[in-house]
Amino acid sequence: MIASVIVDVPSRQTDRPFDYKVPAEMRAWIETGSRVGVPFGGRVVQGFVVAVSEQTEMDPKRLKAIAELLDPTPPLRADLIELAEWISRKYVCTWTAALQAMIPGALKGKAERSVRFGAAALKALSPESAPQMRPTSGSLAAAAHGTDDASGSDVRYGHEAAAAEAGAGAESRNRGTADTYGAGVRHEHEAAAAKAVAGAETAAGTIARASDAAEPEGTDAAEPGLAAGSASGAGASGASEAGVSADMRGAFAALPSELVRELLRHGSIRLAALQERYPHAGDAVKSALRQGLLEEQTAIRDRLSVRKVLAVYPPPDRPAAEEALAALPKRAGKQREVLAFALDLEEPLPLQALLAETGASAGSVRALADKGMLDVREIKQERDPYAGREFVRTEPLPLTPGQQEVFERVAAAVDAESPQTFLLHGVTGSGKTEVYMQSIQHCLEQGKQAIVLVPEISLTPQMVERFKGRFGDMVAVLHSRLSNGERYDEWRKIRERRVEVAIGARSAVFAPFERIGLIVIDEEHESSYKQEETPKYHARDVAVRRAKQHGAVVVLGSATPSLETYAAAVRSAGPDGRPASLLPLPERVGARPMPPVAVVDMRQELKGGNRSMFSRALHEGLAARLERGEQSVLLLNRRGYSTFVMCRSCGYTATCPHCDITLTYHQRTRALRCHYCGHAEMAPRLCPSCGSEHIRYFGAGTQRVEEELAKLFPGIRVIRMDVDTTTEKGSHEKWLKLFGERKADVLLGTQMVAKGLDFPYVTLVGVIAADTSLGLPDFRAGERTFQLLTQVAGRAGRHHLPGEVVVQTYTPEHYAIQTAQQHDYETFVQDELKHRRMMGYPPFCRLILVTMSHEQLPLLSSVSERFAARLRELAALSGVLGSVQGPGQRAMELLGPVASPISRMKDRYRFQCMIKYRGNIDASGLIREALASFTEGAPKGQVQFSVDVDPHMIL
Ligand SMILES: Nc1ncnc2c1ncn2[C@@H]1O[C@H](COP(=O)(O)OP(=O)(O)OP(=O)(O)O)[C@@H](O)[C@H]1O
Ligand SMILES: [Zn+2]
Ligand SMILES: [Zn+2]
Repeated sequence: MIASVIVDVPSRQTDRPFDYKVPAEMRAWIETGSRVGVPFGGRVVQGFVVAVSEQTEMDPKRLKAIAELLDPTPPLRADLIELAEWISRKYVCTWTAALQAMIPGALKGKAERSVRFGAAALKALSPESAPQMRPTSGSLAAAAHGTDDASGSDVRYGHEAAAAEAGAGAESRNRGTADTYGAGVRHEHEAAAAKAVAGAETAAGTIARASDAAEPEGTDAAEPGLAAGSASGAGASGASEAGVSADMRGAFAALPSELVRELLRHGSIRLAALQERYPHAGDAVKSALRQGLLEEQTAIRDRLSVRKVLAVYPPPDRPAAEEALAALPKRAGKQREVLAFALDLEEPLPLQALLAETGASAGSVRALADKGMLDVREIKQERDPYAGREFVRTEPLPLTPGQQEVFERVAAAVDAESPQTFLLHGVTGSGKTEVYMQSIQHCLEQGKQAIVLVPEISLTPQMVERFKGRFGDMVAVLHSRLSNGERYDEWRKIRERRVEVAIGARSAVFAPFERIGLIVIDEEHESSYKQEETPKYHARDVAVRRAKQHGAVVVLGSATPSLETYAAAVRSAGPDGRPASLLPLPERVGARPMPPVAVVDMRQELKGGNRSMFSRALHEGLAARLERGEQSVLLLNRRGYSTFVMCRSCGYTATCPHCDITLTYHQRTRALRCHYCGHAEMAPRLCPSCGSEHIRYFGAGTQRVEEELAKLFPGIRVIRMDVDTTTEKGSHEKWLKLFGERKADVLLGTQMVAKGLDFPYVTLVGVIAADTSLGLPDFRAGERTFQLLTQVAGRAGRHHLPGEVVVQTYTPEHYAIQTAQQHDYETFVQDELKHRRMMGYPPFCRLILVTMSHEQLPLLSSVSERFAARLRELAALSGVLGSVQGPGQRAMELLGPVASPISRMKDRYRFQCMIKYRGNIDASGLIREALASFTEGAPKGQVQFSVDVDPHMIL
């Protein structure tokens, strides 16, 4: 059997499957998706099996064998392996980069060095073992010896496996899998291993006692059955003391006995742990290594183990324990209580829980354990980040007619099992979440699983609460603030089918479910769905692809869909001419009105003598809320903060004459630059439009707003949510809970206060400065501003109390602000589309950004010119080179190379090319082809290329 493996070496040159032999005893275990350790370039590296077959194009004799299997159950599934390949093609990254993005951090193995008993030592442990103990495969000895071409299943635990097998009388097949796994396999042989260890410990003494006459080369190294004689328990006395030299004996005596015991029990110990726990044993270990008593090995280790906690076990010997209890002196009251409690235990109880129940101190437990009356050991424990949290159970609400229609269409599509993507375009407060939940319910009833993606889940605790409330333990939550271990536990719940719903940020799209029926992407327009690091995928596009694999439905929900999504949905005209995939929810639940939006021109405020950051309207609004005991949300839009120049008198901002993009201010050179085409000019001292001196960087911090509020409204209770106040884990939840309990009058914050909040007493929403996001050097600036204003406005008046919104701006005439004021998405889209068509931006074409970097400017400049020329040449050969705004269905053009907006980073200069294309063109493929001639055989210190397909940030 041959396995094709993608090795975890992130380079384009090795970005293809390599074939390996599958050792006989691994055959039943290896499948597509298995994680293995393989010899590669003189090391053992981690890899994923992407295919298995009986054939190879290589010379089978020259193939190396897989060194180890890392998980009893493959962490990935065949569909994810295929999806990773698709990602690597579309986003021009390596296959391994895509695979790595799919597994939790805890599984990202690192090659690690560890030590264990060497072959000679093992021989000494089981010399001339009984022939009936011979393992069937004959390979375990080789595995135990860790030879490079070992066909053993598990190099690390070879010794343990051998011992265990021998202990079990060679009757049970076991894998000797890493004990870092909670899975059942290790379980099976644990008992056997324990038996073996007991025997081996006795046998270990024989090394120490071994006579000087010992001959290390006495027996054939490959002779199987090592450890068998001794480990079987009966063997200790029968063990011959041959095979041990005096040096080895000395080396053994020098090892700390704790370490010996640990090695016998676990097979090996990581170098890092060894150094930490036995800091003084360095010389002893080194000499043991020299003597061959110990040997080093390289293996892939998982970054973390299943969390272990101390637990109290029911007393193994009940009558003895009862006797001991009776014998305990009266004054040892707490000890008596603990022991009595332990006698009632059916299963191990975490120590913490026992202490909490009995009120005893750890000292009392310790005293009992020391006397041998209590058994305290480590057990594996699952971390549940939501443990101890009560979620109010909710029942499905009767749907409004609008919701019902949407639900029925989604449910029918789920039943049809043919992949389909819907855009659920529902205004804020229209009850989208309820529709998601009932659609998921339907999906579960069909025996299928569902994934819910939310932007930055830690920012949307209310969403998690609602799903936990409806689906309880059926939900796994995967968010960025979980520790590696917590996320791993949640992920295992999915892998092991203990949950049916996964809710999380973008990477939850890779939740390893078997049968997906529905993928919901809430607030689909959010830019956090685009990953900014390699692989630079967009979760929306990946979701659509994954749904195709599963015959599943994708529901993209938003009050302000991205233009790309909206344009695609509108194009999908059904038989009646209505867009087939557009599901509108144009009204709020209960026909509550959208809140009126007042747009305040801050230029007028300045003219009128108001230099405060609050307009009179906002000031009055806040005062009225305080009086009535209602609440306000204040948004300080900090995106693009202080990077652009604006005139406070007339609202002028500097834009590029060629690109219609706001110019970015570079403090060092005092220049204004265009990120797209490289245009540069000096920053003006006076406003070119009105001559005013009030031209300056834009922005104010939340802290300043908070101070100002305290000054204007003494005693006002403000909750400030920004990066400074929310770094602590769980802090969002804490602030929002306080606000929900009406313990504050104002919730002040950055973007994070705009999303998904549903508080009945919020009746005023204020936007301190709407323009900051308009000033971004980004063709999506208008779209982002419209989205943000609409979202935050949607927080007001969602329940019985009517709401009101005040938007402060220096450019009230901007169409994004005008249309947001009217809650008029349609008009905004028409205006924005006109603009995009004129400038040649998405959705009229697609973009790919190629960034190149190097320490030397001249080299970078010439390489990037050559790259651009090569790509143009390839485009011309395919007959697609031309302006995307010109005639014809297919066109591809290339802008640049120009210096990147951040022109130097970590001492490397950066250049970029912007590729625009339209029509059915494999642009990613052309770029990959162009790149091939630059990376192959390039010398060290080569120019680095980074490709961003459908970029969201042009930096
Ligand atoms: N069918 C229904 N009957 C009664 N109340 C409902 C119904 N559907 C939703 N609601 C309530 O209406 C409010 C708004 O609904 P929800 O939060 O689901 O809207 P949304 O469209 O997801 O909002 P947003 O996009 O603004 O976050 C919630 O308090 C919700 O409980
Ligand atoms: Zn001006
Ligand atoms: Zn420009």
